[in-house]
Amino acid sequence: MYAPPSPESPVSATSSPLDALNPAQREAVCHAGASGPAAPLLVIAGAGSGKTNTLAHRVAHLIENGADPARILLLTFSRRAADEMGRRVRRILAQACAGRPGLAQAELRWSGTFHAIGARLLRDYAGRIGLDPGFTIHDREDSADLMNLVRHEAGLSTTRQRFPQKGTCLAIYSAVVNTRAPLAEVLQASFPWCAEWEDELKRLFRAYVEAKQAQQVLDYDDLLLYWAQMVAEPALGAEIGGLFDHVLVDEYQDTNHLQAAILMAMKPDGRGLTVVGDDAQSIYAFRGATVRNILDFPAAFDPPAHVVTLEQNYRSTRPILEAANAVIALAAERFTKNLWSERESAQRPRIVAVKDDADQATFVVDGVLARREEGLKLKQQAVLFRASAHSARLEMELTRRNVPFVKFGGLKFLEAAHIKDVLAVLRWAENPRDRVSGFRAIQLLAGVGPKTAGRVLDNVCAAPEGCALLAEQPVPEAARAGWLEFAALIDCLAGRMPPSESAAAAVGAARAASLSATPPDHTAFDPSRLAPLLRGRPEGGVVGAAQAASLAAGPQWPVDFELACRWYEAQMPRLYDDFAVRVLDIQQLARIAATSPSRQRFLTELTLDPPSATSGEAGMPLLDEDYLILSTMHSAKGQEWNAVSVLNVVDGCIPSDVATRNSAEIEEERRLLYVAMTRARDSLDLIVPQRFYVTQQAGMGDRHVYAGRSRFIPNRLLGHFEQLSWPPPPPQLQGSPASRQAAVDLAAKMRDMWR
Ligand SMILES: Nc1ncnc2c1ncn2[C@@H]1O[C@H](COP(=O)(O)OP(=O)(O)OP(=O)(O)O)[C@@H](O)[C@H]1O
Repeated sequence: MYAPPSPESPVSATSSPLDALNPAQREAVCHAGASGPAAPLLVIAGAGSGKTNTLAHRVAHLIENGADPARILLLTFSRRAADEMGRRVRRILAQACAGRPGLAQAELRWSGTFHAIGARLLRDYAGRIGLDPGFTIHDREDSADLMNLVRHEAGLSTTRQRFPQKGTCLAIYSAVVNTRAPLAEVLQASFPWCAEWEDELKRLFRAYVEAKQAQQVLDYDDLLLYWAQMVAEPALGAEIGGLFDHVLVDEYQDTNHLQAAILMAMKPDGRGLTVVGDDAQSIYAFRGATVRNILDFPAAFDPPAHVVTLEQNYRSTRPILEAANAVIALAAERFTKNLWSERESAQRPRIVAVKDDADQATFVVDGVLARREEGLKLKQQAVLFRASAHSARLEMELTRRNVPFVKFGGLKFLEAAHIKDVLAVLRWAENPRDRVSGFRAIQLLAGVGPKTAGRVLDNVCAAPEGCALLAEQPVPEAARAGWLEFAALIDCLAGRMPPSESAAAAVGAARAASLSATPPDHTAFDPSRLAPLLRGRPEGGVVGAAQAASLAAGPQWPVDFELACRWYEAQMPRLYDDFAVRVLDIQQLARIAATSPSRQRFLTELTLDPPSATSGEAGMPLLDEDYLILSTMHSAKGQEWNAVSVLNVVDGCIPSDVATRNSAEIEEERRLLYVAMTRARDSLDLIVPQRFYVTQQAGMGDRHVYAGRSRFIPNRLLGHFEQLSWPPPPPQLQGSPASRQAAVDLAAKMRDMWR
């Protein structure tokens, strides 16, 4: 089997890292200015053409040639991509700068997603732009909850005709912010059924913005919006732009108007700016990304940006690449690229017709196991699908046959109710004005409902800062003991009360009865444990002895996290029947927490880039184990595997029946299929079930339709594929090659009748 020289593979000490690059890659890496930072550079990189590799080499090359790593800003699509880039840069530097160990250790201090970097800059500059540096960040669900609260307060939830739901309101708001288009235009283009509500929506959005400001919370969109507005002030723009000599952006095709505006404001003449992307892989227009950013980049500068195009694909075999090229060639508009591969293979990608979902699952698992028998690890294989629900049947089959798997892009860890509960407690302690978090946290207590929660929050917000006197809040008598315990916890986490005092208060208040109802061992929260916990845990905890010594001044991260967990675990048996399983997730969260330096960093990073993997019933395999990858097409972006199977390549799934309203949406679906196909190195199966179960029905419901192959693979492209049916038809029905030919001829005759 062909093994492409990997940038991760060891390289000889005498060679230069540049030797491993092709001429176009080298041109992109070495692009430089005569003096000072180089003129703007656009790298148009086809799928598998080494975009990530080239960007990593460029960063390393800049550092090797004197750029200060602390003055390089690297913006990636995910934190995983940023980490990967950092590793590659260090490897390349280690080779290039063998005699200069300082350089080889270079740390990129400013590397991450737009949202993460935005959050950091906003905290740094908070004082200058009238923002509280302790702001909390709402994820999409929190934002929808707040939108709902505001919608309710504005009397819009009781309108005679049905006003748009909270999720729709948030989607409209987000589209307006990210596309910078007027509300009327966004409604007309994407939400025509809501157009009649324009005035009410405007009122709602104003109230939503005011609520966020009063509560000192920012949502995802605000991180970009505030950043864009901050750098739009010429003095601040120049100052913040001046922090960086080089700004490099990966996956530029998936950036939106705001992101482009941020870059232009920080680097108006484009000097030091490098953007890399592939218009054919633009798949986030539904979140406001615009492929125009990449198409219009060169002309945004005078003289125009230098453009380098990478056309050699190192990933896929020639037949796979040719099939993918044929699919994208039918796209309406794109930069022309002539992607080619040197990797010969006799094996064309396959289109596999199966009867239904069940056969699809069996076929895929058979194939996965057969390839594993041949020596291909599970990790080198992936199954991709358009929507997370499409893999349900496959997950059952994998579980039944004991094949470990990890799923990306499904239900996010953070969306699980119990994880949101713990985070709400921490967030509320961090920012008492954050109503959404407070509302959720307070109602975790037995006997406390929305009314009490609302009253407490009103009092907390009205009280001068630091004088909320939580313990004295009016709660129902039956809930008082639990409330005092909770208030002590929050005060302690918020650093409002020395730990010993809060522990004592809690101990004094807690009734033994309320604790005896909960299971023994670690799930019971005994507030008297606050104090010992602060001195260090007897066994197995995240608190070390050295840490324990410095705890006299108050709980430190992640000890306060552990306090919150212990309190929460004691509530869990009452809140969830399946609490035993959910406790495992809390422990997983604790492991993530232990890697963060502070509560604020933990909350910020987790909100901005949550772990996206959830495991199926097979259980989360240990990381050093072998496991199959299941992923939505969106989450497969930037990845590659030796063998890829794509599920449900039928109309209704790809293109998805929820994304066929206009040609722009359909084009995006086409690019999505292209992204999925170009993830494969050696083997690619596109599976076409003839009977396809319709979405939006309960569990394993039986409603189905007879589906057709995806419109993105019309008959004229079939020559690029091998076609097979599975299971193979019985021998008597197969016919000889000659008789199959006759059938084709007959079909042609039928068509000719109408010529
Ligand atoms: N000059 C090169 N020589 C050999 N292999 C290379 C070279 N450049 C990149 N590769 C290999 O090509 C593959 C694709 O590289 P990379 O992941 O950087 O591509 P990409 O452009 O980011 O892909 P995509 O946009 O499709 O996600 C990787 O396996 C990489 O090791």
